[in-house]
Amino acid sequence: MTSPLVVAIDGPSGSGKSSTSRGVADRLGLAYLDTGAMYRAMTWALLQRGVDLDDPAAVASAADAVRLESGTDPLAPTIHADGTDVAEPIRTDEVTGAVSLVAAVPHVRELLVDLQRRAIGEAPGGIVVEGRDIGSVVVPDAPVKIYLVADPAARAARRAAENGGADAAATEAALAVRDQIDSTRAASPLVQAHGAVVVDGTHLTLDEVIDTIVGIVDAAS
Ligand SMILES: Nc1ncnc2c1ncn2[C@@H]1O[C@H](COP(=O)(O)OP(=O)(O)O)[C@@H](O)[C@H]1O
Ligand SMILES: Nc1ccn([C@H]2C[C@H](O)[C@@H](COP(=O)(O)OP(=O)(O)O)O2)c(=O)n1
Repeated sequence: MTSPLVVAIDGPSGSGKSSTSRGVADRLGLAYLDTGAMYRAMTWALLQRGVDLDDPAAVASAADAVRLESGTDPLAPTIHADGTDVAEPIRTDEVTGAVSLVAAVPHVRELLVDLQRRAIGEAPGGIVVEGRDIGSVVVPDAPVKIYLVADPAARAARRAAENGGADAAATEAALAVRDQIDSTRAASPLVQAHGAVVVDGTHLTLDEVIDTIVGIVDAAS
């Protein structure tokens, strides 16, 4: 591989993309970009501005003024919106419940895909990028594409544990709603990209998933 290595990791919510991507980037000495955090940060900024998120035209016009910055160190990734560190507020239920609406607006996706491609261009040593449309839209020619999945019950149990033991059944129902919106929207729905390798992490530990993906990257190099 001559051009900088890009590893695209897509998959549904809670499949392990963030933890796995950080681990793979750390092991391989690559940068790391969490595109879900960018959609969340955009959602946070629009909520701060009081924009009606049910109005796609209002979302599209307000989005132009939002300034997002992503730090790509896999051991200490950062996300700022309009100069504010939003790493914590983007994980609230309010943002989580609203982000799919914002991510469905084509102009928001244009803005963020442009920022994502710029971040990839600024990582000459290579980068792991995770999201929903990385292998299908953002970097369709990425030399390594992974579609990371896990059973809905496993994903919900992990998310519930992460949220201090939240109710697993309610978490699974909320994940199902978000999966449905993310995979059926018109603009860049979640799909298994052409050429992506499916990795099912349901019965694997995090380290085993990282090992599997590092093995796929090594085989492609
Ligand atoms: N293979 C795995 N086994 C057990 N827990 C995992 C595994 N992969 C991820 N997790 C845990 O599941 C939760 C969700 O993972 P995360 O990486 O945030 O998923 P995503 O980015 O796909 O939403 C985290 O608490 C993470 O530590
Ligand atoms: N490239 C991306 C990344 C995320 N999104 C959407 C899909 C999700 O509903 C939100 C938040 O993504 P995020 O990866 O943070 O979600 P989870 O941590 O998996 O719950 O953004 C997207 O549409 N395209």
